Amino acid sequence: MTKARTNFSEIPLVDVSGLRSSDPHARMAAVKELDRAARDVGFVYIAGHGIPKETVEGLKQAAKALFALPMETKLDYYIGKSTNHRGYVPQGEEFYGQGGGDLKEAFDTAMDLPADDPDYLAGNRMLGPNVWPEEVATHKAAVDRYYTAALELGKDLLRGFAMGLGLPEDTFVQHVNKPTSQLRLIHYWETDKVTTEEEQAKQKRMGIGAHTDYELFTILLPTAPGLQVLRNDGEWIDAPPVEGTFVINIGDMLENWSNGTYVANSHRVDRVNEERYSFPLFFATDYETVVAPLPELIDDGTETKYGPISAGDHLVAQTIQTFKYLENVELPDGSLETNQFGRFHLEKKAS
Ligand SMILES: O=C(O)CCC(=O)C(=O)O
Ligand SMILES: [Fe+2]
Repeated sequence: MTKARTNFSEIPLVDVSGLRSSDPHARMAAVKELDRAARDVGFVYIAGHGIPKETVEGLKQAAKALFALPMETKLDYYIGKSTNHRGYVPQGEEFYGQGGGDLKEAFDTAMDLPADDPDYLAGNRMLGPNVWPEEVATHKAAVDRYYTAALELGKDLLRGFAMGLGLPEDTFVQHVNKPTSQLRLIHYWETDKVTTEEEQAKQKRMGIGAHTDYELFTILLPTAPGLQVLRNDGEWIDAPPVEGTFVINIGDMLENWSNGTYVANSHRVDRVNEERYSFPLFFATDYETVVAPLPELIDDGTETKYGPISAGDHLVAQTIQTFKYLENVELPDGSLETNQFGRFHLEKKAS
């Protein structure tokens, strides 16, 4: 299988409305374009996604109101108080391979399971109820509505990726029943307004350091420029917001499942010169799904570079290695270190 990726100069844009069409030709046309972008770039803007503007605006407004709360209030919802990774992530909590931590604050939500969910009761680190800040009246409704819509969009995309890889359309989506998909609300400060005593050190830091995402793919909604994507030759390409679109990027699990046909591209957010919010929905499988390269995607006589991975344990392992509040928690058996996919993986193979 050819895995060569082009040295793209910009991120492609695909209208995915055809994925919901009853006309097989329209569907296949959208699949082909999506597949091409996933193979060549690992990043793609999607238009025609079907998520109403009000749903998007509702989420932005709720996030703005949330991050505008006093720090003391936000810390009432500190993620370290949750047993299933929900709540407020202050600046300095999360590290992507850089000294002082990312220049951002975030609020982590995911599928809002009931308090008697058996996985939650059994102590699963990723499954269970959300934390809802009471101070923002619209928060729960806005997050619920966006999460539900994005999850449906994600399933359409996942069927499309399966078809693009020449597989039955439900190959992947059958593993998405109680997924560990998180929706993060992120707030990046305008760098000039960073006025703590560590200011000097902070000026050298990133909004979010270079990484790949841990799940199948991410549906990202950004409000301002800052996102950059790594090209094969080591150049960083800007991926500014395009009105009415989402940015989709392939994650570790789809790289693995597709035997590297799709690549989890490394990305980062530089320091930003205007206030920025972004909302990644990390589209994942069920916790217990074991992901390994599909035999159909391994050429005869070649060996795969990827091993089987528990999708849920991978997410937990990566989270433990990047969140301060989890630093004394033991890693699941067989955990990978951070940055083992995408370009990081290609570089390892080459060396
Ligand atoms: O804020 C962004 O645009 C990207 C965020 C991101 O890469 C992440 O949270 O994984
Ligand atoms: Fe990311």
